[in-house]
Amino acid sequence: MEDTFYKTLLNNISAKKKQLAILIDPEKFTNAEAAVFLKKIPNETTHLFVGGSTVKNGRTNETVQVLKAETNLPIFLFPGDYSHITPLADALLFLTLLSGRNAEYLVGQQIKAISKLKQTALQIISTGYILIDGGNNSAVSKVTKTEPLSQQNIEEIVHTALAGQYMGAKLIYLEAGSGAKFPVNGAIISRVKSTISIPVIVGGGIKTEAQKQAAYRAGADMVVMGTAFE
Ligand SMILES: CC(C)=CCC/C(C)=C/CC/C(C)=C/CC/C(C)=C/COP(=O)(O)OP(=O)(O)O
Ligand SMILES: O=P(O)(O)OC[C@@H](O)CO
Ligand SMILES: [Mg+2]
Repeated sequence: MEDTFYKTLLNNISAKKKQLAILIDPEKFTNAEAAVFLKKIPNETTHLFVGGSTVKNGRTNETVQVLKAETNLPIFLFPGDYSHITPLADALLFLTLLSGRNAEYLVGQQIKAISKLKQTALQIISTGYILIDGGNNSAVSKVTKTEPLSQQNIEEIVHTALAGQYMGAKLIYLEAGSGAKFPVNGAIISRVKSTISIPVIVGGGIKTEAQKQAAYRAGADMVVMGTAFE
């Protein structure tokens, strides 16, 4: 399978180019405003992520279709459920929720996704997804019926990330939850980054330029911002 989008991501890291993904939640996105939306996101945006925990039938497909007509930015699916998969995107973050112990989100959803993937050319990127406490009850926690890891327990987070790498993940995503009160702290990001050898994505509760820069300085290879642009 082709993996040009993953290779570009690695090349950007080698070139010390920090990456910024803007998350678009189809539930909060108005099709008619796509062009306006794309004008107000930062110039340094490298990726669009499309996803949400509770997106209804067909909305993801429609959103990707509208965005594709307006931009050449790569579109990565960031699905809360296998039913969100659409062939119109470029790549799929093939998530497994490593912080939880709900088998449905560790492996069940992934198996259900396969019949849909057979009909697509999506580039599949195995992603160890780690939900970390961001100070409020996240939609991911509600939907998956799992608890986030505490920011106090850095060792558990680091071990979870390395286990993900050893299990074959190509990316680790440290997630504080959309709209988190506080993002994943820099100490966690830097410990994870210095322990693993795959790229680190950080998202959840990053609203300001200062918070974004702090995540990069700590070692995030890619920052995800959603709520700040909704
Ligand atoms: C089919 C595959 C490979 C994966 C889908 C199933 C899995 C394992 C999902 C992981 C857990 C999950 C529910 C992730 C959702 C991630 C996401 C898109 C979060 C965006 O934020 P929202 O959860 O929409 O928050 P708001 O409700 O605040 O908008
Ligand atoms: O909406 P925000 O808080 O920016 O979070 C982005 C993303 O990491 C959520 O899954
Ligand atoms: Mg959302």
